[in-house]
Amino acid sequence: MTQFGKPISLIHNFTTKSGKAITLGTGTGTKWQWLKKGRPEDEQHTLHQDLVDQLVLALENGYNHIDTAEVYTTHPEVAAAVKQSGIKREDVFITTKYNPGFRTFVAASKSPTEFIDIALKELQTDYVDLFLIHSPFFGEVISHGQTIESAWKELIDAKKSGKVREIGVSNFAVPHIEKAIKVSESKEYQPKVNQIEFHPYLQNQTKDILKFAKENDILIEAYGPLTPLFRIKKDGKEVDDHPLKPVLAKLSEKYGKTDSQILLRYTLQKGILPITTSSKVERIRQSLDIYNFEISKEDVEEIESVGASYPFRGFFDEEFKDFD
Ligand SMILES: NC(=O)C1=CN([C@@H]2O[C@H](COP(=O)(O)OP(=O)(O)OC[C@H]3O[C@@H](n4cnc5c(N)ncnc54)[C@H](OP(=O)(O)O)[C@@H]3O)[C@@H](O)[C@H]2O)C=CC1
Ligand SMILES: O=C1Nc2ccccc2C1=O
Repeated sequence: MTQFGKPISLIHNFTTKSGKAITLGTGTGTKWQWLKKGRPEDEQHTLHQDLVDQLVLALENGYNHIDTAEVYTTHPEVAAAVKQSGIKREDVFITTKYNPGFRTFVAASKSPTEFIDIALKELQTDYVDLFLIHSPFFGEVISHGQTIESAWKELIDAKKSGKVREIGVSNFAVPHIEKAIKVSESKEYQPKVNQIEFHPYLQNQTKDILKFAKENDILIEAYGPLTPLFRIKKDGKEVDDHPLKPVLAKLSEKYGKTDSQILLRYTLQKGILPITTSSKVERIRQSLDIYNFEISKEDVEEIESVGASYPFRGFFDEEFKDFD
């Protein structure tokens, strides 16, 4: 199957330690992080069994890529799920993220170096596959005076030590990535991934970010890829009649796929790796069943032009207010 001539499997060359190409990622943030934080203090450290079960379901149904983060407090669930699934650690790709400290979140570890040691213990492993800085929004106090440059140097050290296999960033705009690149001693130590919000209603989280990523061999991972299906709000109110709805309905019918499969396949065809999640086995299976069809160039163009007519940002709207 091709992406207009290029095999879709070649949009990235990330593999598990055992050498298997990684699938879409399954997330442990969004609703899970709030559920955990909403618990009484004495229960906050007990496992969220629903999440463990959901991750096991995802692993059993073909996912080999799990996304977690310091702020989600979901490392223990990830560890339990990998163990319970019986799948070997080296066959699973685990991403975690250092919290630089910003409005919505709990205090960060003192430094990425301190964080990675805590993460390895909580994840019950001696390496993570991908280590990201969660955002460029460093709260001076919360993140103990760290900057993009100081944090990036520590990610480089973590890679050199073998505690992490690859390093990257999340929610970074071009000027932020340039700061990390500036303190990278060689291409090997530059950001390899930028995980950002991406869907037809937000085709560039920040100015020129897709173009820059392509030029610098940075894989874009998309969080919120299904946003048009359920997250659209205007003036604080949920909106159900946005312009992509009829387009997705038409394309679902044409390709014999669900609207979520159309959105995930569209994301892949843009050369972007989706991070998605579902608690429902049918949806988990459907989300991986997107390699046996191709959305035509004209239909991709329609998704994009209709999407661009209705800009919507689901995450970090405050922080990105001053960006164009
Ligand atoms: N780096 C960052 O700053 C961020 C990272 N993330 C990461 O990305 C992960 C995924 O993000 P998220 O926004 O949840 O991803 P998605 O856009 O894929 O949304 C997932 C949600 O969609 C629902 N869903 C799945 N299929 C359908 C369908 N066919 N119709 C309607 N709803 C559907 C699921 O509900 P159900 O269970 O009912 O199927 C689930 O709640 C997070 O868990 C986190 O790991 C997320 C946000 C920010
Ligand atoms: O998973 C996430 N859900 C979020 C909601 C708001 C800001 C960041 C995030 C995440 O990383």
